[in-house]
Amino acid sequence: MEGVDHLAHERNKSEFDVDAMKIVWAGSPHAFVVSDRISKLVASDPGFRKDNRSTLSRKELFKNTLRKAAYAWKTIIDLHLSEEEAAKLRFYVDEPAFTDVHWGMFIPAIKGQGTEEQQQKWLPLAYKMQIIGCYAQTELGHGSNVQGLETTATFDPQTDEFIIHSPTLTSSKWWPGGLGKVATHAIAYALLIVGGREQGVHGFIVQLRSLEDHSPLPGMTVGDIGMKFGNGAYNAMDNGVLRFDHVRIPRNQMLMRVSQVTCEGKYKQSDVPRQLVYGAMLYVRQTIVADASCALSRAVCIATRYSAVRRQFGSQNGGPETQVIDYKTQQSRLFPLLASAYAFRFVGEWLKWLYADVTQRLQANDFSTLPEAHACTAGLKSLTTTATADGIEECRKLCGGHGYLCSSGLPELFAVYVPACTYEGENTVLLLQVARFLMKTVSQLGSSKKPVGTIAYMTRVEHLMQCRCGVQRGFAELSADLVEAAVAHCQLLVVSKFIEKLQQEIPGKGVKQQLEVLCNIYALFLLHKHQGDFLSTGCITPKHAALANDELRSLYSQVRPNAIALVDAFNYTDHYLGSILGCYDGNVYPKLYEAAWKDPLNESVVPDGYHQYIRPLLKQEIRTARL
Ligand SMILES: CCCCCCCC/C=C\CCCCCC(=O)SCCNC(=O)CCNC(=O)[C@H](O)C(C)(C)COP(=O)(O)OP(=O)(O)OC[C@H]1O[C@@H](n2cnc3c(N)ncnc32)[C@H](O)[C@@H]1OP(=O)(O)O
Ligand SMILES: Cc1cc2nc3c(=O)[nH]c(=O)nc-3n(C[C@H](O)[C@H](O)[C@H](O)COP(=O)(O)OP(=O)(O)OC[C@H]3O[C@@H](n4cnc5c(N)ncnc54)[C@H](O)[C@@H]3O)c2cc1C
Repeated sequence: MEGVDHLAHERNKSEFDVDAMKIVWAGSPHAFVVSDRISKLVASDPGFRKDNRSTLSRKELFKNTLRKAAYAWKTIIDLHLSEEEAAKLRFYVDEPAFTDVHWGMFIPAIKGQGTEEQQQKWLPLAYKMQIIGCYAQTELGHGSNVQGLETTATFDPQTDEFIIHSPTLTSSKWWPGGLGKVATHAIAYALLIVGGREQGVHGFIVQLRSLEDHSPLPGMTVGDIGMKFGNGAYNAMDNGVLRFDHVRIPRNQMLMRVSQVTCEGKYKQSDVPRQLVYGAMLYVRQTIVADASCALSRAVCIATRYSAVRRQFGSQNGGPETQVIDYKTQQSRLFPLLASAYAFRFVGEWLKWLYADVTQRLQANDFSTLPEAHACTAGLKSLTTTATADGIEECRKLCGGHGYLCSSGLPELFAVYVPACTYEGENTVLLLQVARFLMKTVSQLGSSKKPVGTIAYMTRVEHLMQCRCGVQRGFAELSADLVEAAVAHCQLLVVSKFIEKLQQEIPGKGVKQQLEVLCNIYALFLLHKHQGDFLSTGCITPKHAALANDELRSLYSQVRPNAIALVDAFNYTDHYLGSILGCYDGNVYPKLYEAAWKDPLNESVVPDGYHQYIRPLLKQEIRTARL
């Protein structure tokens, strides 16, 4: 029945203060208040409805996304929302759209690679959305290999301009979000050519469309690249294709914080690492780790609540069947994902601090922690997105057949999430960057440069020193193994940041104890999953492995009575979850049944096509082909 909490008996089992855990998950009391208020504002406004998305055509979906983006912007202005509240509103609207790239990439790129003057000119326009930006780096022929990009930016000293050109088909910009139909401007990455000399890839602000009638400017061929994976919400994003035909832009539209071109045509590399050109990617990768904890927690919330509702087998003397959450197999699949959601939340908090710290240091021209920041953002982005994509699929499977319904929310969550393993750095390519960082650390062992920070533990691997010779040859040959070492390094990071979180003051009855259980589940699940490596390297004995397994089972039993409360702590509205299986009151079956009849296919009892195709079949009116 409506209004009845079918999960009340589960919530009554909780052994900790859920409201206190909500604050831990949100990050602070202030963050909780903002998040709670904005999520309820979005959930209560019919202008942000999203339950009809799966019935829309791509053009209807896209137009509806534009409407929502405009409505969200009007809401932000009308309610005088702060930047923090506006970001939360965009998050809870939960629709991939051009605004994600405008706010998440275009603006950070100008802030990180633009001069003060360029920031003063372009940021006010972007903040007021008087221009809409995209991040046009990837091309048809190159995405991972940024230095392989073919778009050219040739300086013309006669006119003090750059000529932006797409010399080959493979140099066509391809994939940038927002580019296809909406963006008026791009940060376009191109191979800089000055005085006939190539100077590597740099960023340029290029206007793409008229601010009067939105028509593409002369020399621009631009459009959408077409439908993407599934018919999920990511098709609301106009990932685009763009070709430049000798487009001229003023010299002051090259982002010149990292390097400059003078009006005389002199190329000047300032004394900052050229990698600052990649700065926007560092920023986005750290936000993607926080996104992973959100996406995984959504899937785990749905699967946990449904696992407590679903009963299958196990009836004793006509009594109720067993809740599937009580099966040890269900627990061994679900609870490590619950622990991972919390683990990624805390490592994401730390990574946000690391990024802020390195940004502050860069402003003082201190580049000492940039390599570590790159390795951490690259590695954790790779690790958390792979685990989250796999985790969302596992949560679908944990929900049996109903997990495959769009009304479960899981197919769309999966379809929208999985490109995170590819965009902002393909996950294996990024792990190779971590491996390169680790091997560089090994090569420096024994020197005066001692490993510090997240690699301090490597002082204990002096014995690796003998493999210093032939590092380059070894690297390529052993890259698959080195990628595994990179994953292990990142897993150590996640576990150590969870442990550091537990060393902080954490208020609330039973809250720290619950987090300790989840931390131990995360760590022991990894040990169990990779016990072959731990055993073969002598790090543990078979007895240790057996003890870990026993302890895991015990830990699952400790989580079981608190599982519903632990996912309630995410404080997600039913609107944001978008899932009948994960609805707060657990009243699943009536909602599933009711939702079925809303499908357009049920608008008529006799389906379109019956009289044309089925009736002739049934009435043998179709001449059977001679066999
Ligand atoms: C439901 C959930 C929410 C859903 C939300 C939906 C909406 C989402 C909307 C938007 C999000 C999607 C946005 C996606 C945007 C994009 O994809 S933008 C394009 C991203 N592209 C990439 O990431 C390209 C990856 N490739 C690279 O980064 C580089 O090519 C490379 C690092 C792989 C290689 O760089 P290269 O210049 O060739 O140099 P190397 O020789 O490898 O390295 C040279 C040294 O530079 C160091 N380094 C490399 N990168 C960085 C960096 N970023 N920062 C600092 N340092 C860096 C590297 O370690 C080397 O140092 P050493 O010489 O000391 O070893
Ligand atoms: C949904 C989505 C949104 C996107 N949005 C944007 C955007 O807004 N702006 C933008 O500029 N780009 C965007 N991209 C593009 C994205 O950044 C690239 O697709 C991504 O960087 C991967 O590059 P690639 O496609 O060239 O993959 P590739 O590098 O071609 O990967 C193919 C395979 O090659 C392997 N590989 C590549 N190099 C190596 C190597 N050195 N060693 C070993 N293996 C290797 C990879 O591991 C992978 O298995 C988006 C992509 C998607 C899917």
